[in-house]
Amino acid sequence: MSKLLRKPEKREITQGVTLVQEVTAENSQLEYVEFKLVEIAPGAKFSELLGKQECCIVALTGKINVTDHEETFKNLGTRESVFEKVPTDSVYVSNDRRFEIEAVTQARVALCYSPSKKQLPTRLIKAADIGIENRGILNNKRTVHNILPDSDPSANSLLVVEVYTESGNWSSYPPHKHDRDNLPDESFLEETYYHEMNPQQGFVFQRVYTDDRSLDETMTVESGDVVIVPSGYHPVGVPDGYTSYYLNVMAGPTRIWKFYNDPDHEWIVKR
Ligand SMILES: O=C[C@H](O)[C@@H](O)[C@H](O)CC(=O)O
Repeated sequence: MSKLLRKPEKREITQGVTLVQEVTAENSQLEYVEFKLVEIAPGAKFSELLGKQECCIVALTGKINVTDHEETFKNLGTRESVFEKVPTDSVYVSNDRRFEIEAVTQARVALCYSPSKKQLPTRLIKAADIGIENRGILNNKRTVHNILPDSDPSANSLLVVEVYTESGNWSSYPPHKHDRDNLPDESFLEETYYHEMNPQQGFVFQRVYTDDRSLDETMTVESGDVVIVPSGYHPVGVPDGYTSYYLNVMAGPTRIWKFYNDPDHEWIVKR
């Protein structure tokens, strides 16, 4: 199995808190992006003290309370399934801060991390304020919820978006990459994809490949999987009948999302 593909591994870390996915600098080749997916039972709590990292806490499903021990945000979350396709609430917490998440209902929470040295204010990112973007034409249409885009100055290095791709469509397509620190033409951003499918038994194909094909992995990705994108183009194809969801975490030396399309497939956008 590709080293870029992480299957879910459920492990109870404290009472009522199950760690499902954990991508760290220690267990991956990433240097900027880290990611956790936790499932929290009603009344259970997950707390963490951040070092020189910032974190975007995304209430994927269910209701949660979040505090940084100065401010408390209650009943965050807008959906029981990501496939309700409505934006959800998130909380940005900066470096050297502590936070605690308490599940009000059974909750699935994404924790998105990246480097941060200059402590910024904790911020509630309300579902109602999330920008929704319809991208693509023909069979590469997708809908993007911009949770923490580079246009939002709330974070130091972190970028977070969620993407819906319908039956028979492609996203992150035409294939693009952002693996060179070469602004204004391209930014260097590592990336993770947390995937879910509807119906749940579905799968998508995701390819991660470089121009010289020194990296060229094509993966069958299922619900709950994480794909790690250290470099290269990273398109996703969705089979007929299924809807794809993924949450992207991106970070690098400069907090700008400037991608570069594979020249072989640039013609796709010119139809
Ligand atoms: O680089 C960003 C990620 O690949 C996705 O967020 C992608 O941009 C989504 C899309 O445009 O299809």
